[in-house]
Amino acid sequence: LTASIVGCPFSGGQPRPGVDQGPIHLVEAGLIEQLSGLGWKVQFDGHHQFEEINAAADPPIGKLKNPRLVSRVSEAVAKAVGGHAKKGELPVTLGGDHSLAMGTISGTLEAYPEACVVWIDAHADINTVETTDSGNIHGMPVSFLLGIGSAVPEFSWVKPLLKSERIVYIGLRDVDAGEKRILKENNIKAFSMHEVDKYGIGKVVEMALDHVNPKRDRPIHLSFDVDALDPSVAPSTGTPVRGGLTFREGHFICEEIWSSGLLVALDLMEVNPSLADAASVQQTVAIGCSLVRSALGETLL
Ligand SMILES: N[C@@H](CC/C=C/[B-](O)(O)O)C(=O)O
Ligand SMILES: [Mn+2]
Ligand SMILES: [Mn+2]
Ligand SMILES: [Mn+2]
Repeated sequence: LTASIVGCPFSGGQPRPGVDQGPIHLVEAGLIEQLSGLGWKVQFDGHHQFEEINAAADPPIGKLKNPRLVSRVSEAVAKAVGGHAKKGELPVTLGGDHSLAMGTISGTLEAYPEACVVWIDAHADINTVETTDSGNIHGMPVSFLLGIGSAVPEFSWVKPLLKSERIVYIGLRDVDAGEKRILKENNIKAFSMHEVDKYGIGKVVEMALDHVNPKRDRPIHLSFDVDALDPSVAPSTGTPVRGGLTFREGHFICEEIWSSGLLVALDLMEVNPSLADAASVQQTVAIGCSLVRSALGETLL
């Protein structure tokens, strides 16, 4: 089994510097050796180099910030992830901000048209051109993947390959008004922290998979935004929100998805190693590595 590390030093989907350093810190913390230790053949041909576009050449489109840069980077990521997936490798994309998921999930769906998406996040990341307040495209990737909201020519490469019944959320607790409307209108299944409290993480993961993968016969793309975890657990991230998943709840999701035997692609996003003191950064990077290991088969016994 080959895991292909897709290191994406990219921060253009959001305003806080540093998240582009996430992949470097995860690899430097020994992630590759850790995965080899689990028996994986690990491919890593260096972090992607995304050349900048100077601001003058990339003015906002409506509210959208860095649109041409975000589009071009995600398109490159789609090709990389799709290429690895088509060769039967398991792409492990290290972010970088969550706008990259426009690329990773496009790549996965090219290779596995029947794949479903399990999105772990405090946020729904489903704002459209019409509903976004911030214009930060890391809050929008799911709308592009679904093909909802008015089209933006610069993003015409993104095909609406994702169906709303093939995505499920766990961990939501900071969803914009417009996003709440979109989730309802599109009947998108979402397990917020309320449901996690009410049913427990075990039942929530079971219900989530029952929704998107009832016969457990569909490939799974797991897109994990570390801000789904409580800030006390993963402090060094750009949009922290209190009342998140515990260390164990986060790991349980990864362990359970692995044990389904259906994982075909993983994103570990929004580790920003520049937002906290050294100990908190180290803690966040370490949990990032730990979640990847759990998603790739590390067990407690
Ligand atoms: N909903 C907010 C926050 C977006 C958060 C994105 B993240 O989940 O990728 O961190 C926005 O649209 O700006
Ligand atoms: Mn490869
Ligand atoms: Mn996100
Ligand atoms: Mn988030």
